[in-house]
Amino acid sequence: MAAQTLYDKLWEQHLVKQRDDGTALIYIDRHMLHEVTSPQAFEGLRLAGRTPWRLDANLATADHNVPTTVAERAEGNKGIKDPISLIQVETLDENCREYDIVEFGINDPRQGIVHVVGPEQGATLPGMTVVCGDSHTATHGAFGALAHGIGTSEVEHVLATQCLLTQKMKNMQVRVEGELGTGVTAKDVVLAIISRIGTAGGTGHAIEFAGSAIESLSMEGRMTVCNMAIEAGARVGMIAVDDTTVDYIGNRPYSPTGEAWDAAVADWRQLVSDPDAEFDKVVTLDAAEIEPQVSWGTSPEMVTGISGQVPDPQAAPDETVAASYTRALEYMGLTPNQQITDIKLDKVFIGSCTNSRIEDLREAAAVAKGQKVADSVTLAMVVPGSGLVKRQAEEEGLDKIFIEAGFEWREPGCSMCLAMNADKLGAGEHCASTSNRNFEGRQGYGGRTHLVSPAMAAAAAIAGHFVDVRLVDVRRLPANDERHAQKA
Ligand SMILES: CC(C)[C@H](C(=O)O)[C@@H](O)C(=O)O
Ligand code: SF4
Repeated sequence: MAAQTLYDKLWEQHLVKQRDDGTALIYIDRHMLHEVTSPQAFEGLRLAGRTPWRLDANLATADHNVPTTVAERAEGNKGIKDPISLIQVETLDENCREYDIVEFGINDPRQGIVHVVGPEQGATLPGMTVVCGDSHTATHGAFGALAHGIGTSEVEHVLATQCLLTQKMKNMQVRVEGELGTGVTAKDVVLAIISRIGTAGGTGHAIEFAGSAIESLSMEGRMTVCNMAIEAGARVGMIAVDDTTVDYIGNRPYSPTGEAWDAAVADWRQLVSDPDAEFDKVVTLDAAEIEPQVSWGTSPEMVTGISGQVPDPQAAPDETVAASYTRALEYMGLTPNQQITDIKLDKVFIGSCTNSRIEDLREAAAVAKGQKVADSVTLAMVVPGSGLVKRQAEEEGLDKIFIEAGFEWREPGCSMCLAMNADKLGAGEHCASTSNRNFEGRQGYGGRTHLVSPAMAAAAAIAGHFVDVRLVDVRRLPANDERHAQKA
């Protein structure tokens, strides 16, 4: 048999029917749902007189519209002040009740951002096809799963048939080889990848991230990398299964047990690209060259290293790029050639499905410990990705470290990642954000987002401007090889 990539294997294992025109039907193992993209799908199902075809494949949670202050959350759904947000969350509750779908509602201790919740529950497993009406579903590919976002009409289709009409993508491999420096994290790796290949670099491809630097990442780090495949233009990001994957999955509520576990692990071990598999596109990065990254513009490819500068449109390679730089600098209120370390912050947001897992919070807390948020920063907030992440962080005392340093410690949700709930950026405000998108208005009308790692965000909160986290106090930062040990 011809050598296969990981994507080829996952595709083949789920293919129900391939048509001559290129379209294909694939079977879906896991369907995650949230309140934004599911209401019309359920409505369509109802109008067509259908019911969900395989109930236990579905798992729902409310995340985008939930408020994150303790006071608002104490009121349950009533704490949601925006009427449209409230309708969405209530509609999800009603649909899940009516159809008997498992939902982690607003104050369920397991509630959280859908892409944090799935893996945490063991609902995302290697070898699965995982879909959700959300573009960051690629996150789940970190487990050697085939995972991507779908539209609302496809949500309806998956509910009704457990299948998806789709087309096979091309294969792309992004290799990151060598060792990452202390203070350089998975977030810096993925931002560096996007800055190199651009936001269209992965268009039409399923990206497999590989190489020794990727293998050295924890599952949290791998999820951060796969999460932003979509910002690199690819709907799918994935990483081969190894011991790190298997160790993470053991003993989670939805993971198999006993003999089924042993059989599953044996199967999962096959979920790697064959050594001689061919990719349509291969890109290689040197890990040692990656420094902490900061986005300066209004697209996730407008990124540079912390020792760099805001670009000068006059030095752009062509007029189109020059025009996009000019427009971005105007919106961001930055000047050509300005040092990245001279950019001052008004707010700091540590959270989102990119960086709100326990390891992210540990990295931020390591920097914040014993320090104080700068007076010029009006709001620095830490928003755990799920109730379970929050609980674990509290057990480790991370909440106290943040609160003593002047950060707000919030309840789980998408929060200031996007302006769909009460947490918003004001016009003109600069925010160091651990999220994944920096489009105009993403965090609030006129808001200025700078994408960074959790450690860089914490360091910026304390300094009031961007600083090279490697110079803050290197002793505070966990070395890459210590991260696994810490997890245990
Ligand atoms: C609201 C949802 C459909 C959207 C997405 O698909 O990604 C959101 O999660 C985002 O990050 O922009
Ligand atoms: S945290 Fe942000 S990127 Fe992730 S699902 Fe929520 S809104 Fe989308």
